[in-house]
Amino acid sequence: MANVDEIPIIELSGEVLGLGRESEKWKALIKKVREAFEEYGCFIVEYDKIPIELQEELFNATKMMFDLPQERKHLYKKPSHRDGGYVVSNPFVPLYESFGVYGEHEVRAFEKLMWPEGKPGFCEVLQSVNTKMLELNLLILRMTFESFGLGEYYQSKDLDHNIIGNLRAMKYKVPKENEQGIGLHTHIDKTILTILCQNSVQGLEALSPQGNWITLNVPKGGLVIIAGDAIEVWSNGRLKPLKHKVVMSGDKERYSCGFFSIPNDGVTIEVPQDLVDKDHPPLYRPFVYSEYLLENITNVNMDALQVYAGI
Ligand SMILES: O=C(O)CCC(=O)C(=O)O
Ligand SMILES: [Fe+2]
Repeated sequence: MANVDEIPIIELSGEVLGLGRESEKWKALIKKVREAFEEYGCFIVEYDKIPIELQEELFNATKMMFDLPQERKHLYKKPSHRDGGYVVSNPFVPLYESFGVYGEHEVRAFEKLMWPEGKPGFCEVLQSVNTKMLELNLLILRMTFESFGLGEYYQSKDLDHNIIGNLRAMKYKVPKENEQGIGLHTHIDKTILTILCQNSVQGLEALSPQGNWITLNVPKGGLVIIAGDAIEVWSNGRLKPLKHKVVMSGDKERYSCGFFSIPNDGVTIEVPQDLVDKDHPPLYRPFVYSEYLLENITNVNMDALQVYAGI
């Protein structure tokens, strides 16, 4: 097991959003982001626009969701072909339980279904986190593209307006004495990027591209940024999606919340021409991401993308 301190921590203040693209600070930051993705497939950010207080409000809201009676939770069905709805623990992941809620409309519908009498403040917290997570996601994605000299490509595809995200709240029970601590098995995310926040209970483990399992020690308020498989296509294989899992130990429940970004329905993704030359042939054919998800959402094989769109 590698040293827990290895995963880089990058400080991002809201001020970064306004930095000039030619400023030394911006250039240094995008270099850090690129290097972290290359070496670890993930990194931690400290971001003042999603402060600890907002994260605490989020965890209070998600606790209320999980504390609902079981029959009520089951009323919340998967809303579309995408990941979502209420997922109850099962023999494959006995400690895990989650709610995936999409977009503004759905948060309101969710509140109505779970608390017909209303739950003051609930929607506002989820909306606020959703909006800020999307903003952070777009910032990091733009930094990643710019680190490859693809700032114009990012603009030309209008990615700021072609990406959506799903907020998922997760709870992991404490394993019983004779039970294994697996919270989530090793997987990669079928996302562009995943942003995770967690309560104080650690458990996330990452497999670095060099093949070392690293136990993350996320500082309070820190957000974990994980490369999903769309990043591999857009970087023509220079960046890899992170293999990761959750392992539970100790005697406290773990709560985490993830923002999972994907291209909008119908958007085609492709290898940028600037990353293709005779030493780097294109590794993927262009494809509509939502169609890939439609066919593969329940596919747990880690070569799903390769099989679907690999050349
Ligand atoms: O709970 C976590 O920290 C990780 C969750 C995760 O990897 C996932 O939902 O894809
Ligand atoms: Fe994941």
